[in-house]
Amino acid sequence: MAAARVRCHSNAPFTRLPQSGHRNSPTLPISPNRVDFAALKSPRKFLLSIGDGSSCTRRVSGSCLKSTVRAVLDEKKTDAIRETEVEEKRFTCVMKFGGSSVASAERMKEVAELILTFPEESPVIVLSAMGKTTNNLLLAGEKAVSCGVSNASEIEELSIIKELHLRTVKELQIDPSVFLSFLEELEQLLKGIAMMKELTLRTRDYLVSFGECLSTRIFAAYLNKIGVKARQYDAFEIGFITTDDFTNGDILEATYPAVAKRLYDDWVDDPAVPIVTGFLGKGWKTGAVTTLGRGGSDLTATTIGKALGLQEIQVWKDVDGVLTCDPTIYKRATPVPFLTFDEAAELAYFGAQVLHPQSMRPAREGGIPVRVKNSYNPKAPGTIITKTRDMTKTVLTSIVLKRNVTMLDIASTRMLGQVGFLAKVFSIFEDLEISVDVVATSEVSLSLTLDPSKLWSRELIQQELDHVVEELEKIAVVNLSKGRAIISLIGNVQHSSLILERAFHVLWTKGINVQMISQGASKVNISLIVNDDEAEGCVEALHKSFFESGDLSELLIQPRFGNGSPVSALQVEN
Ligand SMILES: Nc1ncnc2c1ncn2[C@@H]1O[C@H](COP(=O)(O)OP(=O)(O)O)[C@@H](O)[C@H]1O
Ligand SMILES: N[C@@H](CC(=O)OP(=O)(O)O)C(=O)O
Repeated sequence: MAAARVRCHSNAPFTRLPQSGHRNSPTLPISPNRVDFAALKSPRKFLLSIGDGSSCTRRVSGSCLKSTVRAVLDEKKTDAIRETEVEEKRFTCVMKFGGSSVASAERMKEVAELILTFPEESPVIVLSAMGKTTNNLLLAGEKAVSCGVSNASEIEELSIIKELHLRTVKELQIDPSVFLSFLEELEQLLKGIAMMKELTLRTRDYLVSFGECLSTRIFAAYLNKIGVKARQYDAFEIGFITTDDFTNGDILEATYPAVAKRLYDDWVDDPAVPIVTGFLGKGWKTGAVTTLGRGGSDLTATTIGKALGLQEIQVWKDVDGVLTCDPTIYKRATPVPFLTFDEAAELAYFGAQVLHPQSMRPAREGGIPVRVKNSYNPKAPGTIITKTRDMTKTVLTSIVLKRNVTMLDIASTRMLGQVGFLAKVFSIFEDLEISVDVVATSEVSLSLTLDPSKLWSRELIQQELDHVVEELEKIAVVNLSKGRAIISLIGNVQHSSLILERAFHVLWTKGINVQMISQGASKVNISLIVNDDEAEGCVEALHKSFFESGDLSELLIQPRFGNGSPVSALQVEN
């Protein structure tokens, strides 16, 4: 028998088609009898090149390799065979692109180019819906409830969605047929909502899923068109299993092995860049489409990162990383180069829209760094989020604002020493499934804020609040104040005295009364409650003082009191 040759081979999907799937790398003469079959892992794929120039690809496990090579030799009646191992190139990273990154055909082209600038990477791509599509779908659904079946086709937001996607498909010059059927289905769904005159949370999730289902199909078709082999996936079809909490599904553990198996098996079978819908899952009991909460594509990306044990998770946004505050509140916000998972989670939970509140969990569990980058400005270094970082010189990292918060002051009707008072109060919140954000307690009274995102619609807010107060008044005197805001100071709480000293000086200078203060157990967050209408001014003043008036870390080695007291040196710009 003639010698077979093993050729080292890289099958990176970034190599543009029409490459036949392999490069002409040097060949090593080797007899099939001398292949170390035991060392081969199952299943692998080999390209068998026959001496006459033809070739065939077979997926074989290590143990079948020998017989497959022999069978090919017999079949082809040739003794000149070269066996090329298709190298198992593992996925290296996940890249998530948010709605603003894929808002138009132009943006999709730029994202494709951006992906191609990393030829050394084998990424899994996660996409959100295009631009404002999710909001438009929700608005369309709400209008459908009351517009009547005959008017459902005329809903303005439906026209906006159709127009955007059809224009994008046209500009990218891809076949529109598959998208047309999706848009028709969407119209049918809106008619169904109009007929039923109701939009349940389950239907709402199904409705918004059209956004990600469309964007990923369009982008995958475009990549294939430009010669980058890509495969579209609906997350709810590949193992993203969630609780059945529609609009706010929680990823279940079974997701990780299922997603890893599906993506990896397909890759081994036929390598192609996976393009996965962000934000979506499948309820484990109902089997219906669920969503992971607004901004949930970040969580899709970190879940895939953990499932595949990737080297890095990248989330591409429209800002130069996580910034010192929301740039829409104060435009002189600057990027924060390093964050810990704890800081990022706290920042997200307390309202920084830049990251989904739950998204850090899989990354932290998998110990996978998360990089936040700007798709409009890829050269900017962005923010890298890791388990630990050098905090010795860190005082404050970022200032976060959460608006529209309701505050409750609850004082026990009994005087001192009432055992179990706090437990009773919290059991009421548990029974009513209302989430509490910030708490400050004493033995017989407490103040707390309620998470506004848990109170879905206007009508429900009032009903739920009335119910809470009614229940609490059985054991306490309750004072409810609406229109509050939480300002969270994310940083190194080891230096809490310095942070508080400075923050209170700033707020005192502005004549602001802080209504409640709480230092989180996470050791990275101090929260202050102020009136909503004063909050933006507070963030701006705090930002100027903490980030624009010299290096705060220098104060860490100065004497705290006497002539050198940092307070005496503070300046607040108004
Ligand atoms: N601390 C912060 N740093 C950066 N961006 C922030 C911050 N707080 C709020 N944002 C807002 O988050 C937006 C980016 O998040 P998002 O819109 O969810 O991105 P995408 O849709 O691209 O995933 C920014 O445009 C910015 O307005
Ligand atoms: N499209 C969904 C999910 C998402 O993550 O979007 P984005 O990445 O644009 O925040 C939303 O608007 O909530």
